[in-house]
This record gives sequence, C-alpha cells and structure tokens, in this order.
Amino acid sequence: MGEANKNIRNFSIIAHIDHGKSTLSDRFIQYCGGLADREMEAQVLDSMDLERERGITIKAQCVALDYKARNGETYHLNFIDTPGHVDFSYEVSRSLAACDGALLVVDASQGVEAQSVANCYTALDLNLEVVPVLNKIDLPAADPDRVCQEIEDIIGIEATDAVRVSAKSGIGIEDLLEQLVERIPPPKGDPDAPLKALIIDSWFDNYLGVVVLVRMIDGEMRKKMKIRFMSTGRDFQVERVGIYTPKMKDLDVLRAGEVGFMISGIKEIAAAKVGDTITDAQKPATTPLQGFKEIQPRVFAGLFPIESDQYENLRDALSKLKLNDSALFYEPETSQALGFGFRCGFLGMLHMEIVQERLEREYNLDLISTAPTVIYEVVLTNGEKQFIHSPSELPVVNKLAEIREPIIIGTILVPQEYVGNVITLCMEKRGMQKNMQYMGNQVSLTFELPLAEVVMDFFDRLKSCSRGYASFDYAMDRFEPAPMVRVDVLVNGEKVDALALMIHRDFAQSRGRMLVEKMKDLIPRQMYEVAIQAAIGSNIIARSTVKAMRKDVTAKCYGGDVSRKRKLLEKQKEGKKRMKQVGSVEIPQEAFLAVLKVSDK
Ligand SMILES: Nc1nc2c(ncn2[C@@H]2O[C@H](COP(=O)(O)OP(=O)(O)OP(=O)(O)O)[C@@H](O)[C@H]2O)c(=O)[nH]1
Repeated sequence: MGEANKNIRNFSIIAHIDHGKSTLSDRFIQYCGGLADREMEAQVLDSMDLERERGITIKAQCVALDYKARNGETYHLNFIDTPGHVDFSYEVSRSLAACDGALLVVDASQGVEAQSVANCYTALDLNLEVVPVLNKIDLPAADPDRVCQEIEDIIGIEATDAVRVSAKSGIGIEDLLEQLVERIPPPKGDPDAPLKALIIDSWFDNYLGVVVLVRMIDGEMRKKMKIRFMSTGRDFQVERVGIYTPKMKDLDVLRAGEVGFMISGIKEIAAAKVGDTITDAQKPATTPLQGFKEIQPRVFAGLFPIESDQYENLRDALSKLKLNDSALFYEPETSQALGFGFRCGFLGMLHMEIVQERLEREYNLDLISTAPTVIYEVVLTNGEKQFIHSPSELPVVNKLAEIREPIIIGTILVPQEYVGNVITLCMEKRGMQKNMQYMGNQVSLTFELPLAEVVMDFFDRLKSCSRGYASFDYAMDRFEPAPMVRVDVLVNGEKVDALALMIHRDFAQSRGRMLVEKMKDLIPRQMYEVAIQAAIGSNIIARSTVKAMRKDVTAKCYGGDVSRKRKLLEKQKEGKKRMKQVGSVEIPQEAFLAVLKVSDK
C-alpha cells in the first residue's frame, strides 16, 4: 500500500464573521507567493461582489500554496474556504470533510462568538485537528489571555500555546504557518486504491462549463480518464485537471490527498452534486464516501415582477442563476392578485434573500415577493399524498384528510445567562425540548421545532433574546400531522391569493388579528376607506381599516419651494417601485411580508 504525499496539508479556516478570515487567507497567499502584489486585489477568495458586500462567503473555494518551512521542506498547503451561514451548513460540512485540520481564528479583542462554535464541533466530529489562532493582537483592546481561556472553556481544546497574530500587519504569520504544518496531519488515503474523490463544490463557468472542486481521497485522476459519479452512475471523460494557485494551473494528474479542479464536459451542476463521490468507471470503488445528501429546498416564496412585461426577463434570470445554484428551484406560478411569476424554492431565509437581491441587482428586475412558506405534505380523503408549496394549492376541506408539517431538529448554543430566554422562545414557537448540556459557560440545547416557525422571525428573536450570542444549526427530520389552517386576507372585500398563509389553528385568531393591524399601518392611505380582513374559509376572524386620506401630500409644500416638491414626488415614485396594484389598492412589498413580523409577543 502506498502513502499519500506527506508534505500536503489540507485545511480550512473557521472564524466568526469579521474576525479576519479573508485578511488572513490573503496574507497566506501573499506570503506563499501565489500572486503578484498588484494581483492581490482586496480579498481574492470571495469572488462574488455580493459576497464581498455582505461580508459573507457563500461558495467554497480553494487555493493551493507552497510553503517553504524552517526545516527546509516545502509543504503544499490547500486552503479550502467554507461558507459561513446555517443555510449552507451542508456545504460547510463537506468542505470540512475534505480537510485534515482547521484553524479556529478568534478576534483577540472580541473573544469566542457562538457562530463559529457549531462549525468547530462539526470539525471535531469529523476528527479534524483544530488549531486555535488569536487574531488582531495589534489592537490595543486585544486580550489574548482571556480569549485563550474562553477557547478552552467553550470549545474544549487546549489553547495556551495558540499563535498570536495580526493578519493585518503580518505579525506571527510565519509562526502560524509553522504550527499549521506541524500540527495538522498529512492526508491519509491510498494512492494505489481505485479512485475515490469527494466533490467539495461545483459551479458553472461560461467558458469552461461545469468546474468541479475535488478532494482526492484514494487513487488518481488523469486527463482522458473515464470517471463515474457514484450517486447517479453517470460517466464522463476527464478533460482537464489542475489546481488553483489561486490562478488555474493545469496538471496531468491529481493524486490521493490533493485538492484541485476537474473539468469534463458536464453541462449542468446538478450532475456534479456536492458531497458525491467520483470513481474510476473502469475500476470503480465498491462504496462511496460517507455523508452524501441530496440538498432540497425547504422554503418557498412567490416572486413576481412589478411590471408584467418583465416576466420573460425574470425567467431568463432565474435560469441563469440556476446554472450555478443547484439548490434553487423555480416553476411558473400565476396569482390572481400579482399576475404571472414564479414559485421559487430555497435552502433557507438567507439563500432566499441572496437570490432576490441578485435578481434585482444583477438583472435589474423589480420584484414583489410573497411571504416565505414551507412545504406541507397533505393526505387526501382518498389516501393520496401530495406536497404543497403554497397555501393556494391547499385542496378543499372536504377532500382533505390530514396536513403534515416539516419538523426540524435544531441545536442552539448559548451562554448560560440566556438559556431561560431561549427556552421560552422555543416553547413559544411550538418547540419540544430534547436535550440540554452544559459546556463551560455555554449550554447546548436541542429542540424539535416546526420549520414554519423557524422561517418566521426565529433568527431575529433568537438573536435579540441572547444579545447575539446564540448560534443555531438545524437539520430536517420528518413530516408530522399538525392542525394547520389557511388564513386568507381580503383587501376591500377581495381575497388576495398572494397574501394567504398557513397558520396553526391555535394561533390563527391571534396572528390573524396582529396581521391585519400590521397591514393597516403598511398600506398607504387611499382616497377612500380600505377594509383589511383575515378569514378562515368564509369566517372572518379579524378586521381593520385604513382610513381615507385627508389631503394631498404635496399640499403642505405649496409656498413656492419647487425643488422640495419635486423631491417629495420622486420619493413617492421610489416608494412606488415596490408596490403592486391589487384591484383598486396599491399594496407595498412590506405588507406581503407583514406576516413575518407577527409575533405572539
Ligand atoms: N486591527 C486589525 N484588523 C484586522 C486584522 N485582521 C482583519 N482585520 C480587519 O477586520 C475586518 C474584518 O476582516 P475580514 O478579513 O474581512 O473578516 P472575515 O472574517 O473574512 O469576514 P467575513 O468575510 O465577513 O467572514 C476588516 O476590516 C479587516 O481589515 C488584524 O489582524 N488587525
């Protein structure tokens, strides 16, 4: 049996947002000479503008670096970047599964933040060597001793000899690289066994087609070789293999332990799924690598163009986004109120926001989105089962035997002082406590929760009731019968299908009332009174009224200041962009999302 290259180190960086992951990785690239200075354009790894602006990393990427260590040996470092949000937790777990170790970067002026804790546990579960690093020691507020103690208490790893660095000024970078090659083990893997490669990521490139980022586990992958994707059984011929330095560099072969790209004439990324195993079509491995999961959209919302002539543009834009986002789902949807649009499926709320923002920004579309809902499984009286993605698809009552809602298992990590608040919140969200464990000053809570409650305002509430310290991670578990009802909203006596929502029977009354109150404040006054009602079937459960407008909004500007008047009108026009004429009433975007702001407190 051979041995994978002992001078390879595959690692990832785990860090809370803003603790300096991008700055540190840039410093590594600079130190190891991957790019000329002028190419070191701010933060190479986050390649999408949107990522940069939001300061979050969405797609995993990789850089291969050569580090000449003090012992004279040259080490090949593969830095695999991971996305940083719970919506993408499956991608994070696959990026980590491709590594043998991880640097836990903590801002020495802040301390351990809950968000990176969950990723750290994932890394430890995968048997990765976790190396703590204290960053920003140049800051006067840095308190490395306190932060070391926190790392030991919360994460439970030895941190007394954690390297102290400043990614910004470069202090300690060499010491860190030394510790990295010393502590993170080389890849295991067998170069002589049949090919096994883990798909870390895949994306569509306009020039190259689908590019697949792989971690080689066993065997080798050569140009011209015939390979097989084990989850689908589909075969392709390898056209190119290579590494990112971070520029693309072609090679003849990728060997066990290495990380690199593979291109093979694949047309859509759905054929190269994250987490799948690639093997040799001639000499296939018997079992795939563990942990492969099909990712499925969990949250659905309608997206409608404000101007109906933008429908085709929206379709084009969605098909382009889909090229690079296998988790995005869409199909045409027609709403009486909003016209033609699409029902779209997302991994979670952040994913939804990102897609919507890209549609508006990169494709210049003005959209109205309906409030997100989850998938329900319904059982009909004739025993048939179906999934519904929108309240409007709910079958009529006399055909309906049962509605089943999705239940998730959520893990929350929170400092002790906020445990009470978090438990109260979870109970209020119909949660069932499953476990509670103390770890240093932190507590790990496990709850079963209806996904529908999580997509509402759960994140915001969790954050505010824990002062931002709680972190949350979840996994889909099952569908379970629940007494859900559809609440319709009527504006001026007309049912607005796009405003309908599914609510647990026990909350229908109270949430219906809060919803109409909220909408009353959001719908601008018209020349006449507008009634807003919530109803279950033909039974009105709540009502409010938008009072008629009393005077012209521009009236108060009379007195000659023309520019001020123009400004006001322009402002109104701006506001209009996000409104949709429904019957005789203009409804603003916020009103469609008002249900998300309806809490039981
Ligand atoms: N003073 C000081 N500032 C630093 C240091 N490292 C990073 N920063 C600053 O901290 C901020 C966040 O750094 P980033 O590298 O963007 O953080 P990040 O963890 O990649 O953030 P996300 O991409 O949002 O996850 C930036 O303004 C950096 O300039 C450091 O060692 N010292």
